[in-house]
Amino acid sequence: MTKFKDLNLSEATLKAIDKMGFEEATPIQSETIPLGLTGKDIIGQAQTGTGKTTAFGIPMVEKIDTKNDAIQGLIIAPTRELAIQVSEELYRIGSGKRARVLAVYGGQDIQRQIRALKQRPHIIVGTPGRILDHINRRTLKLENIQTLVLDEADEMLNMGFIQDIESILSNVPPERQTLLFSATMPGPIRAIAERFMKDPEMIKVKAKEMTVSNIDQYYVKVPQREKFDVLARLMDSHSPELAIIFGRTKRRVDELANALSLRGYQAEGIHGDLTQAKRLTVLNRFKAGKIDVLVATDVAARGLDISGVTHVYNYDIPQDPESYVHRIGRTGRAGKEGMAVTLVDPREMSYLREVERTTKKRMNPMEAPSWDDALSGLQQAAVTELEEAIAKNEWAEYRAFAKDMLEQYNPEDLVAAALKLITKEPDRTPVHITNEAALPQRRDKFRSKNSGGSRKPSGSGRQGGGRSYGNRDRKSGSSGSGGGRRKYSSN
Ligand SMILES: Nc1ncnc2c1ncn2[C@@H]1O[C@H](COP(=O)(O)OP(=O)(O)OP(=O)(O)O)[C@@H](O)[C@H]1O
Ligand SMILES: [Mg+2]
Repeated sequence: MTKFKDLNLSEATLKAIDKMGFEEATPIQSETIPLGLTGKDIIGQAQTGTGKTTAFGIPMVEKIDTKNDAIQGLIIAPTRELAIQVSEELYRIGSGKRARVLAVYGGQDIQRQIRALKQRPHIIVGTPGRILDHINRRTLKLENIQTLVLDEADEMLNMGFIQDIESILSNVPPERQTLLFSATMPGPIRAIAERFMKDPEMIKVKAKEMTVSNIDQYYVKVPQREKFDVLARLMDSHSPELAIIFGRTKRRVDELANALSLRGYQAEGIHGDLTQAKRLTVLNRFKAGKIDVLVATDVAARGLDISGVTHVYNYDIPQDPESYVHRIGRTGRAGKEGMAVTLVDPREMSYLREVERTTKKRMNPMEAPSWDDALSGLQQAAVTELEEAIAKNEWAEYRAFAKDMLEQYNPEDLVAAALKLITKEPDRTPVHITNEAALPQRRDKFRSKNSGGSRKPSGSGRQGGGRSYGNRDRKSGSSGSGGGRRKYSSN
């Protein structure tokens, strides 16, 4: 294991890393940082939650000259939430050197961003649409960029984004260093990536499987009309601390969030049709534990780092294996344990097998829990709650009542009644979830070996990516981001 202090970093950066609480570098960090410091272009691939942000963040920050007021580093990320998160991490890494970092993303007041851009940031983290918007307004000058990062590079070079990325790249000096990172890098996308780079080095952290081993992966075979009850019973029997449920479409997400609330779960939905303010509020409420279930489209699948997410449920199997990898990677981060459960319609089993082929990891079949299983999960949760309350030792004022009651009743009856009161018993309130058509049968023989999905990346395309249900940054730019590129984006 490499210590950060053995990586030849400046005192200022070492101090910042120390403040972040990191001691040892993760494998992607110990491989990327020394090479990144030499100025080489890098394609970095490592599993979800293994610290890729710091891996590209340190070389970028180390190269910033804080005496120079020009923007020297640019990081592009596919979603607004991710841009904010990455900017916060860069701010922390750069705090020792006092590097100024600014996030620019759609849905936020552009005048406010223009004023912030005048404060001479050194590093910009943004979404493609809004970056382009600023370039076109000449409020963002990129001629002094030395380091450029595409976080979630495969997603950004996928059709639907490639033109925006190309336009941004044409405004950045060709001598720059380019760093591309993702947990997934399908071969054809990597080929596109290399067009934008100079003799890039591929750093792929060796791992047998594409997903991290500390996520237990299961699937439940269940027909669509039974999915919701099965989901509810799964959650009841697992008692997740924080759970993310992924749905295929925006309508699905709205319906699931409503249905879960009806049944008494603290759940809210997030997708691209919500205002930016609402998206951030929901996410912050989830991070703070004010809601414990986040229902999301793929807009929340990539890069988001929320501690305490113990469970990920795929209400529907994702269409691409890559999407699966990123979704379940919202749990099991930074060495923590996690559980991922995918509900799969029997007609869509071929997609599950394709996911397994890509990740090189088999999912374990799981039986749908019964109502009894759900009840015992909830009872266990009540016992835990009671135990935690005992440990808290804040019940002195209740003691006199306890004593009285113990004189009147048998202790077992007493505790059982109290537990029944605390237990949130399985709720069967009827709910409505619209049926959605099953995915088309896979036609494996027509597909290229590495693409891992039905999309065909190409440098030319306005013709729509044939996937992707979440909204990325479509609303952010008034220019340079024409609508209608994504087949399902109106869902
Ligand atoms: N060296 C380290 N030691 C301990 N924790 C770390 C270290 N580096 C990063 N982390 C923490 O690990 C978590 C995951 O990091 P990060 O979000 O960069 O992962 P990632 O590889 O980019 O994942 P994804 O593919 O999902 O984007 C973060 O909470 C981060 O603070
Ligand atoms: Mg990341």
